Amino acid sequence: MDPARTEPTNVCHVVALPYPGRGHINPMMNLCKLIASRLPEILITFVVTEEWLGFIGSEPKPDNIRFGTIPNVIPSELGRAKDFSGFVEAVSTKTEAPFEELLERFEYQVTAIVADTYLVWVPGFGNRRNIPVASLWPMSASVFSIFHHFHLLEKNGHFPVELSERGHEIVDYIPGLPPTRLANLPTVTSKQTLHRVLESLGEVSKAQYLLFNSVYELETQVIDSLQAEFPFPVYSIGPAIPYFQVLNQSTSAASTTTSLINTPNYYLQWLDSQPAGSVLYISLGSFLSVSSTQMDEIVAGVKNSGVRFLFVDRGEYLTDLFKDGCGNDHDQMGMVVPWCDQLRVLSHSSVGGFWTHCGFNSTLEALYAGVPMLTFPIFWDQVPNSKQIAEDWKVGCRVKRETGSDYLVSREEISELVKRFMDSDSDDKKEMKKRARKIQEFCQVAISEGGSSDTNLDVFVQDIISKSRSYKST
Ligand SMILES: O=c1ccn([C@@H]2O[C@H](COP(=O)(O)OP(=O)(O)O[C@H]3O[C@H](CO)[C@@H](O)[C@H](O)[C@H]3O)[C@@H](O)[C@H]2O)c(=O)[nH]1
Repeated sequence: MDPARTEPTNVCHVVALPYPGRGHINPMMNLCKLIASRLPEILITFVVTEEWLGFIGSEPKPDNIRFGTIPNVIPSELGRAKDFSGFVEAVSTKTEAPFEELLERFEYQVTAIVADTYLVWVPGFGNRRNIPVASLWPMSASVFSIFHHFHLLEKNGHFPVELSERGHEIVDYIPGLPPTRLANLPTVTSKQTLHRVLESLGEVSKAQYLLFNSVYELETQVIDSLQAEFPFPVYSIGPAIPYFQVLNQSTSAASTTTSLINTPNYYLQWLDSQPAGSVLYISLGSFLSVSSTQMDEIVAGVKNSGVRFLFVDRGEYLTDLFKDGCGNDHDQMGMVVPWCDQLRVLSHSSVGGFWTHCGFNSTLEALYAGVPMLTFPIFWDQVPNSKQIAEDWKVGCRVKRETGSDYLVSREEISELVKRFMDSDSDDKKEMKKRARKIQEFCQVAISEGGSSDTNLDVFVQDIISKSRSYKST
């Protein structure tokens, strides 16, 4: 059954197609929840692989969002970071056919597709099927602009370059972007991946909307300049983070038992018993890691600093790295968890800083929570995100003085930096905290009634509804 030829119905049926990675699935699901809450009669089919359904199938979601699955035609999420370019390649080439088969089985005609920009084939597919496509870019608008204008880097002899020699050179010709050192542009580790990403951005011109998981007030010039280039609406709708789920900032009552590990949300209870602003939250996102030598330095540096910490170890570093002076009891200086409810942690009053790899979701979550950041980018967009955090928004400082994965930051440097960064009496920290509150306000205003993201979402949703009505009248 060809959906383009299906009998029109008035069901507004949106299909969401995230790129299969936590940093992409989370903002897509949050966007869907925001749309669903504005339009209870909408039906959203959220399409993931069977493996990803296993990861997220039991997470709470409204009834009008349902899952659709395609078989596991791509490499497993577990170990994805080991062959990043192979993974990107498989997603680009192997997901269209099973999606097309799935589409044939849908009960309702598809009103619109919201797809991650990385899914290169979707805009062309939408055009062939006469289905409007909204391309969701889950990174910053600035990073979109850099890739969108990548030809300018080549034209100016700024790609490819040896960053160790020319990283200090300034790029001042990307529309909307403030002058930026070459070393602060996204790191490109694979030409094949770069090629795929540039190809995906090239396909955006075939879409009907471009959605940014960003806040207009944070990237005004770059968003305006992109809107001037595209003939269709460019909407910033961020931060698409689960702010609607963070109702209570602390747990109901701290446990009186000494061992918290078997208590639900035990880490929140531990946070409840820590002094305000005293805890450094440390997480490197959902799939990337640093070398074990670097991690040894981080662990030793943080412990030697004497600062309280909550560390997310997804399993690869082994928690016994922290075994002395750290555990799961109220009186311990630190706690190691395999995963946590990150936004809830960042919104907790005991958290005074975030050591982050600068994934864009983590960045947005920290901005929304008003938490200053210690930036430790690993690759790709995390490098320019770190620059925005430290230099443009001035809500954090860098751990690394130099870029490049080979550069090792020593335990002594880390210990000193962490101590200084977490000193709430220092002028630097006070200033950073003030700036963080200001940015937090921008984010909160953007999502509140009549704010930029709230208004953009309303307009986008109204447009989708009118498309489903126009199907009916044709
Ligand atoms: O214990 C944890 C750790 C992480 N998270 C969540 O996991 C997500 C991680 O996303 P992000 O911070 O963006 O990191 P990555 O998973 O590394 O994200 C990938 O996708 C992002 C968006 O495209 C890019 O900005 C990154 O560079 C890329 O690595 C966030 O929503 C976090 O809240 C948790 O909920 N609990």
